[in-house]
Amino acid sequence: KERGAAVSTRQEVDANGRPVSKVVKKGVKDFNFGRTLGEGSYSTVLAATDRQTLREYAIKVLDKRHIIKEKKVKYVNIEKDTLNRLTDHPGIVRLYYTFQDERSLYFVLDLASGGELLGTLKKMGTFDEECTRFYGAQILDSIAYMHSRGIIHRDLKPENVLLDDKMHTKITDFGTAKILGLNGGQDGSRPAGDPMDGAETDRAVSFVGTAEYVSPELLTDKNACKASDLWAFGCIIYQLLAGRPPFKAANEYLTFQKIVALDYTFPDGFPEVARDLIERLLVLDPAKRLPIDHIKNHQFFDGIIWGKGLWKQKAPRLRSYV
Ligand SMILES: C[C@@H](Nc1nc2c(c3cc(-c4cn[nH]c4)ccc13)C(=O)N=C/C2=C\CC1CC1)C(C)(C)C
Repeated sequence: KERGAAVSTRQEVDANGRPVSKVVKKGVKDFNFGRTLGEGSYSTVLAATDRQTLREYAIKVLDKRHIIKEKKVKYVNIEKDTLNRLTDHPGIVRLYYTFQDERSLYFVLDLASGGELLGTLKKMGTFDEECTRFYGAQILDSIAYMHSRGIIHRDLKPENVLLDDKMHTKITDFGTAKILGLNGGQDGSRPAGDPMDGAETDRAVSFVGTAEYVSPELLTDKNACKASDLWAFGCIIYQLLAGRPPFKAANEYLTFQKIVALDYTFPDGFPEVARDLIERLLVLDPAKRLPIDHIKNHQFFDGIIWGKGLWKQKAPRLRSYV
């Protein structure tokens, strides 16, 4: 995708009459808005077509008054800063640029026309090992990229993993991400790859992710760290193969109790190799969770070509685990 694909240039002449092309940011009137793709807590994501280039985008629309009233300006800025740091990976939804009018803010983003992975999983019931291996590898590759850019997602779940037109994954929804090295977060003072990198030191953490995927450290001592994303990753791999998340109870409180007690079981027939990997990720102590490089080398991912090759290959035909 050429850089700045969604901005236009206008030919003008400068003071000396020399022709100059002026970069003009697009606005609402440059797009045909289509259907609603998803509703966030403070935003709506719509499909939109650039009227000049006919390219399709997803545009996230945020109501300014609502954001200010609900004191969510910080989250909007974190999402924008995060997306602006994560522009160079096929597995992350890309933000092209933003504009605003008197009422709203607009984020012009990649359209992931395959929708949410959760929707596909619900249709399939479960994924077989080959599909789980492929989608798990793409999600892990994207987590590795995020962490290398000092970003902790903190709310990874199948709803936030989108699928594009090639059925490849695109991670989204960074409003609750943590940017390391800013406002008291660890500024990489820990050795590279340290899973505890980003552990907030006794800061009042107001955010907790989605109950089923929240890590125990976030519940007990409010510490989110890079390894928290790997806990969520373990929950996602389990859910792809089992058709349900490992920790699910009648309400959030009971779900939290199961998490901190590591109270989960594998269904009969659950694949042994996947079970071994998940048991090394769903570990209460974040420092003892398998770090990303060891996960990549785990037998479950035997046969995966890590790196660019992973994103060039055809997605496997979706099959259920029976
Ligand atoms: C998880 C998210 N849902 C969604 N967020 C995005 C979509 C998206 C697309 C479909 C879809 C496409 N075809 N059929 C369904 C369904 C849900 C989507 C997209 O294409 N591009 C960027 C998105 C989000 C960008 C955001 C980081 C700023 C919530 C529910 C929060 C709105």
